[in-house]
Amino acid sequence: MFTERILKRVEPIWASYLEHPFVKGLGDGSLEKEKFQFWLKQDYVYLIDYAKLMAIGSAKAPDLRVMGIFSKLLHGTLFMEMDLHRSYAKQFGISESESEATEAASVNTAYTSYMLNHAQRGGAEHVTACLLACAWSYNYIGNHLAEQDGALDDNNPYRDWIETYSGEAFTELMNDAIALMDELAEGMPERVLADLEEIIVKTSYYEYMFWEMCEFKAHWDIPVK
Ligand SMILES: Cc1ncc(CN)c(N)n1
Repeated sequence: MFTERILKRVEPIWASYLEHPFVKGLGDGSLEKEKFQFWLKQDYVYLIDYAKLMAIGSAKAPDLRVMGIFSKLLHGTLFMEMDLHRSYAKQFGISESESEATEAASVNTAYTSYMLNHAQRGGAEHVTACLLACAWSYNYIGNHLAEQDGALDDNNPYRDWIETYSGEAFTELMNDAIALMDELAEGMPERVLADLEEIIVKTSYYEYMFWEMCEFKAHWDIPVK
C-alpha cells in the first residue's frame, strides 16, 4: 500500500510534533491561553482554504463515488471540525466574524498556498496527497495525547481538542482520506508516486512550522522602520 510507504517516511517528522512545546501544552493543559487563541484564529482561516482543496478534489474526481468522498471530507471540515473551533472561540471570547476575518500569518499563507497550488496543477491524487498529512497527523497527535495521564481530565481546557482529533468522527474522515490515497495511487507510475510522496513530506514539514508559528505567535514579523 502506498500509505504504508508514506507512514514510514513521515513518522519521524510527526514524532517531532509530540516533543513540540505547543503540543505538549495541549496534552498537559499548560498551554498559554493567548497561544491557543492564536492557533484558533489562524487555524480557522487555514481550514477555510483546506476545505477549498476538497472542492477542487470534487471537481477533479474521476467519478461520482470519489466526488462523494471529497464532498464528505469537505462537509466534515466545515461542520464537524470547525464546530470545535467555533465552540472554543465562544469560550475564549472570539466572535465568528473575528475568526473568519483573521489575516493568515506568513507560515499559514505559505502552507495553504502550497497545497492549493499543487491541487490546482495536479489531479485528484495530488489533491488527496495535499490534504493527507493534515488529517492524519492531527489524528496521530490526538491519539498520543489521549493516552497521556491526565490529558482527558475535566480540568484540562484542551480536553475537547484531544477528544475531537482522537475521536470516532475525525478518525472516520482520516480513514476515508487514507483509503482514497491508496485507491488513487494504485497503478500510478513511480514518477507520480514520488511527486505525491514529496507533497506529503513537505506538508508534514509545514505542519511542524504551523506549531512553531503558534508557539511564537509569529505573524508577518519583519522589523520595517
Ligand atoms: C494546520 C492544521 N493541520 C491539520 C489540521 C487538522 N485538520 C488542522 N486543523 N490544522
